[in-house]
Amino acid sequence: MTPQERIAELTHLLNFYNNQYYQNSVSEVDDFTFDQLLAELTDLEKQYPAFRQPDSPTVRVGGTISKEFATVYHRFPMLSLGNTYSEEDLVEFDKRVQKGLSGHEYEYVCELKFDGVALSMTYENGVLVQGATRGDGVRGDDITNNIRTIRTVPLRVEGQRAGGAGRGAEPAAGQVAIDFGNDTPLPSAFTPLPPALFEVRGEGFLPLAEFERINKEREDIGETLLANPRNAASGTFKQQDSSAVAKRRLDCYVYSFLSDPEAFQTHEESLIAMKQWGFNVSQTWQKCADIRAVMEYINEWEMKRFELPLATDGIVIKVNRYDQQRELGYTAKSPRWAIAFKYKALAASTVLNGIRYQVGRTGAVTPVALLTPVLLAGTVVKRASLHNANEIERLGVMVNDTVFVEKGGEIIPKITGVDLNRRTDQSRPIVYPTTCPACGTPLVRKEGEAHFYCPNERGCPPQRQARFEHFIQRRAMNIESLGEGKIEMLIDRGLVQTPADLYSLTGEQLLGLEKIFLDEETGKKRIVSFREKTVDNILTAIERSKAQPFANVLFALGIRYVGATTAEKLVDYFGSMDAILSASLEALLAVPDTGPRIAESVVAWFADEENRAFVEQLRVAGLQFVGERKAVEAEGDTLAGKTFLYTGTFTNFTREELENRIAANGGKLLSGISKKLNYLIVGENAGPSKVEKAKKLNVPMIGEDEFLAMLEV
Ligand SMILES: NC(=O)c1ccc[n+]([C@@H]2O[C@H](COP(=O)([O-])OP(=O)(O)OC[C@H]3O[C@@H](n4cnc5c(N)ncnc54)[C@H](O)[C@@H]3O)[C@@H](O)[C@H]2O)c1
Ligand SMILES: [Zn+2]
Repeated sequence: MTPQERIAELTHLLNFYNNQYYQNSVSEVDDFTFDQLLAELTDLEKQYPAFRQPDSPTVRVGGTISKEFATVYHRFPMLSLGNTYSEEDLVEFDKRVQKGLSGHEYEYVCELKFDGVALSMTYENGVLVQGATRGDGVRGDDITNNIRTIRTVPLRVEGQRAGGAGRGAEPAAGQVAIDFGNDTPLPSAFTPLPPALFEVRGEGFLPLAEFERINKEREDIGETLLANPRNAASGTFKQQDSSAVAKRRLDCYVYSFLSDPEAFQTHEESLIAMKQWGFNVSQTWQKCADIRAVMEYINEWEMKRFELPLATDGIVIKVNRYDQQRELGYTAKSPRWAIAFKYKALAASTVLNGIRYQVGRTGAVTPVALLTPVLLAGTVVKRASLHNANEIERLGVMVNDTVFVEKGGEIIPKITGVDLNRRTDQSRPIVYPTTCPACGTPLVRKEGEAHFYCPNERGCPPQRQARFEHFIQRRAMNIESLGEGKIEMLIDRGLVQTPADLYSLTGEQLLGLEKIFLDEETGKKRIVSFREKTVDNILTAIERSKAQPFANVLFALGIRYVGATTAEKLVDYFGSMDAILSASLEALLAVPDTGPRIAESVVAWFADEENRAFVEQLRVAGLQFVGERKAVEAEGDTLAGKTFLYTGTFTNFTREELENRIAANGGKLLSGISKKLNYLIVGENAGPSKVEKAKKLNVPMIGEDEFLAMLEV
């Protein structure tokens, strides 16, 4: 291949990776590979400048803007950072800085490089007025509403002097407050009040604990897992519905302050002031007198960074003084006064001793690699995830192979490759089971899915147990006192077949039950026994669970793809179990955010006779089968004597709000189309059969605007 061809090829490839990464939040290759290819292209372009393509990724910020959001122009361009993986390059960088500043003294500030999404927040008179993505560096997406959901981003900033933690300084939910003691006192030279117009930049991220929580939930309802926290954060910020964004508790560390004129003389001052004004500034930064101190910082954080509540992939080194930053200036793509040092992903090599196949609640079989214990990033690793059969094939890994394990942005390490030089004749191919490791039923693979499934939903022991665990969890029926081996015992003794049987348990049945569990790993024994107090607690919790809201009940049923949020939406829309269990595919598709996958799964679930019997048993037990409706306050009587029905979705209100407006204004809601119906309110994605029937019966059809106009009379 000629250099010209290689340049064209790399340009094309890297632009594709950039597009996947920034637009679709997908990493086609790992960052190290991407950075190596980019470095290769940069070198080639330097040697053959004439062959550089007009759309070269070496001179442009990787992202773009999207159609779904309004476009905003950045007051100050949002650039990328030069990066390197080598200490020699850092020394080179330092030499360039030294030369650029003609031998004057300078200092650096080092920060962790947070692995998330760059955000810009603009404040006017202390109020957050705009939040945006980096986009192509000049223009970004206006995601103000999504950024407003981040609890640590202050919506209003007031000048504060001492100790001003403000609400921004509190750690986010699930986040460990690690304070590395960087509360340098505020230099007295500058004003304690923020300027009338300023911009703060930071990294929006999904805390690791939150990432794990979401993935656990997704696994529970059979959703594919989020690949890593950075791509998950990126995907979340791109969502249109900010209430969905709010459910994923994103966080943001800020690292840059911009105003005209400048409010500070150094970067250090800005970090201290932002913290005092209530912004979430990670207290991991440090001022470094020279490049040697920078190297120490790098070494110090190589391991310690894994104690942080978020994924980091390196450190950022910045020249501290603003006037010196100005002097050094910018390239088209990045500042010359800063550089990112990236840690190579931490890897270790060890032997793969075997595979354990785990069966999840939805029957998905996942292979887990059993490893000879090895130390990685300060923890002993004995297991690694292998995801699915495709992944095993892709890696070409065999049992007894020496494999590389890496710890990236997730907590469970993964196998990234095989050390073929160390393969011996002991290596045996991995034979993926064709029958369920737990119950022996032949496994099936649905088209287009990576997982094999055990279809024996009711008889397969781990599936059955997981079904109970799903049912008793806090977000479902909240009978968690039944956890930790108790359910297992009840199933073993034949006391319960399905979770509905919990409601007929008696104290006599439970009292005195006992079982000894052996922990395979530690060899420790644990005795689980039902004493009087335990039995009391359990029976009370079961009784109390009957008051759990209907949305919890619907979620507890364990319908594939129906997570807690989807359950809430279905309940808001349909209001009752009876409405949902008889809902057609078409009706389900009209529910906001409900696609064919969810709708089909719901229909299929309720079509199953055993499931119906299960639901009826729960009904008899007295569980909540009707959604709570907020009491409606009367608004007027403009609709008095008129009857309504609606179909589809609306822009001005949810279906529940529409129903409330009808009731609040004296109207009456009918349950079907008949001659008695005065108006059919037609929204988007209206059910064609309803529209058809209304036409036949000559029922007037109105849009939501006409409906709103009726209220105004
Ligand atoms: N795997 C892939 O397919 C793929 C594709 C495209 C890009 N990438 C990765 O993304 C990188 C390019 O992204 P980039 O242009 O955003 O550059 P970058 O991520 O290397 O550096 C710039 C960004 O760092 C972030 N940052 C984190 N902590 C910071 C701090 N303390 N101070 C300042 N900034 C901080 C900011 O968001 C800033 O925009 C590539 O080098 C590659 O590693 C990967
Ligand atoms: Zn099975």
